[in-house]
Amino acid sequence: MAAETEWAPAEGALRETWRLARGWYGDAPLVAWGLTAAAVALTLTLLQIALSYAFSDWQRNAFDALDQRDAAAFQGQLGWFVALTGLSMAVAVGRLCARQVLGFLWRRWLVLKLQGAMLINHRHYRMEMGEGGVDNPDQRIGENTRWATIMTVDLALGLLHSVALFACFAGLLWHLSGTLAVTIGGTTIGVPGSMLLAAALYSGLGALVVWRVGRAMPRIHLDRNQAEADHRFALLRIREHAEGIALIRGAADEERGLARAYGRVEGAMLRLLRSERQLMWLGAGYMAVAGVLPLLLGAPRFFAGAITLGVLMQMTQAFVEVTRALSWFVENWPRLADWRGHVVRVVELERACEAADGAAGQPGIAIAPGPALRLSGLNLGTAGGRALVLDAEITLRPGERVLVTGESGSGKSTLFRAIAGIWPWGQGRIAVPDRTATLFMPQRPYLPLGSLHAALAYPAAPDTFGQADAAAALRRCRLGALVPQLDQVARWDRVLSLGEQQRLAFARLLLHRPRWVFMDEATSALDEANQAAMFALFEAELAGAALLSIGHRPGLDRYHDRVLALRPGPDGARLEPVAAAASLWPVEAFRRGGAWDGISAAGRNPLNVRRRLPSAG
Ligand SMILES: Nc1ncnc2c1ncn2[C@@H]1O[C@H](COP(=O)(O)OP(=O)(O)OP(=O)(O)O)[C@@H](O)[C@H]1O
Repeated sequence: MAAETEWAPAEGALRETWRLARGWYGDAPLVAWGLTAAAVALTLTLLQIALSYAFSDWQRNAFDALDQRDAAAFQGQLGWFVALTGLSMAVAVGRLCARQVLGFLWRRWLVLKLQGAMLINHRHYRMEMGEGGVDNPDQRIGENTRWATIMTVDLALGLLHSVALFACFAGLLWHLSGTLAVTIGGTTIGVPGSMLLAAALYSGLGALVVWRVGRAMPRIHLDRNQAEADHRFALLRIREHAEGIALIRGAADEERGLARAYGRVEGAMLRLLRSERQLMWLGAGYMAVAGVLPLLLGAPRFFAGAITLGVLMQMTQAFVEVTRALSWFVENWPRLADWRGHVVRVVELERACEAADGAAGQPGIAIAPGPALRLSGLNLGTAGGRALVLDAEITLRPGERVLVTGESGSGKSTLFRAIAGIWPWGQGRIAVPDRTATLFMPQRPYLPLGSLHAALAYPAAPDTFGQADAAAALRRCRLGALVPQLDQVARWDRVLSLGEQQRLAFARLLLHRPRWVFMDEATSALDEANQAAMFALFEAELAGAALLSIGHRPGLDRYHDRVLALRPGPDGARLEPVAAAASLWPVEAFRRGGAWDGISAAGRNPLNVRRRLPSAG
């Protein structure tokens, strides 16, 4: 459980809120400033002030009419009341409308901006992989933005309304207070505006007490937010890994994990509820006393005949309004605490997105366009600083096929990620060929939600490729049975076996026809015959495409011109050219040696395995 800390300086929260708002005011100044002006105008209109005054006068006249038992005058006041109420309702709805549109459009801008900021430069991936990422970005964008924007608008306009209310009633209360004669040590002095002074003192005292009692609330709201997001994430993980959990019979453990996650939500909620109850005691007593205090303070003047009942009631109403205006902080403290939690989480995400690009000025991996793939002096490490790959050098020319092997954990996939430009932790240079003619194939292909046709065309739009081409590509990759389902929408990542998904990725390759292909164990789930059929594509439709593949499966070398191996060392793995037999698993080397199935080394150059072995097809 996080330690309870006090409310950070308001100035910090305001600066963070301004950080969220300023981009919008810069990006869409007409809409943003226009709406703000409309909302402020409706909050502070002269009409609003005039209405409040009119209500105040109405109250005075109505009570005076009652006091004088003047039924006709009282009925006249009722007519006024209906008119004033109608006008007041129209102003309230107009103000709500401006506030809603302001919050709605600001939130839309913020959500779209954060989504873009998270996806640009592969930041979403780096934030997941590296250190310094933030928890649950989905909740921050999906939920925290809602409250960070709408509550900011509500609170800011509420504050403005309080300022207007104060401006409206402070003068009236000052005027109605008269001068209070106070005798101290035999000397009598006149205190003007005593009721206004009493309202200010009362409100100040209330704010101080509320702050003392509720100062842990912002921290609790932050904890609650995080605990709720973690609980939801735990539920989501169970959905995503339903099969793995079911197969290993992990339901009981998952249930305990969920109970623990919800326990943290409950813990934060209980602390919050306790604080809210304490504040409710205070709040209820505070407003009750605010309604009676002016009567008690004004009663001596009323009994002395210095003021009428109407004046006393008007003074009471003015006192309540001034107190309410000055009590904005007291009334809104729980919401302020909640609001700050949402703002902090959104700003944290914004900062993490920026930080994901890496510290400026740090030597990193320089990626530049080139006619071929060329790695020069490439060192790779983890985000935490552990060295993985040292001084890697590879040149992959057009049409060439190179296999990179190496023992598990030696850094092969990290090399693949660095070439793809998504792994920033390292130094050195990478010259990459035209990215638009390049396709990367990870072990588990990404299949988006949608139709099979859309999964095939991804990342291009589904209509980029015709139905006939998509069907032909499926058939070529031994997935003809799926052709009738091309338009079917399903969770294809769950419906298809991993081997089928890998063949789907090859069908995708056939549609996109890249000139540069990078694979990371992209055939690991295929049987020999299917693997051979997939690599045969590079002898037919994809002839001329360069291929850099990663894998340590026996027999892969026969589809490549050269084999490189990552050999682990104390400072990281080094990339070295190897003879074909040395790149294979012992059993395969044994087989290739001729002792097993009679396949003997046919070529002279031990590094050129593709020429030496017959291509599978
Ligand atoms: N985000 C990360 N944070 C910390 N360590 C990481 C991260 N990603 C990878 N590693 C570590 O880097 C090392 C190399 O990982 P990599 O996935 O590149 O290995 P590999 O050679 O592809 O292994 P395999 O053949 O088993 O797939 C591993 O020890 C792994 O634990």
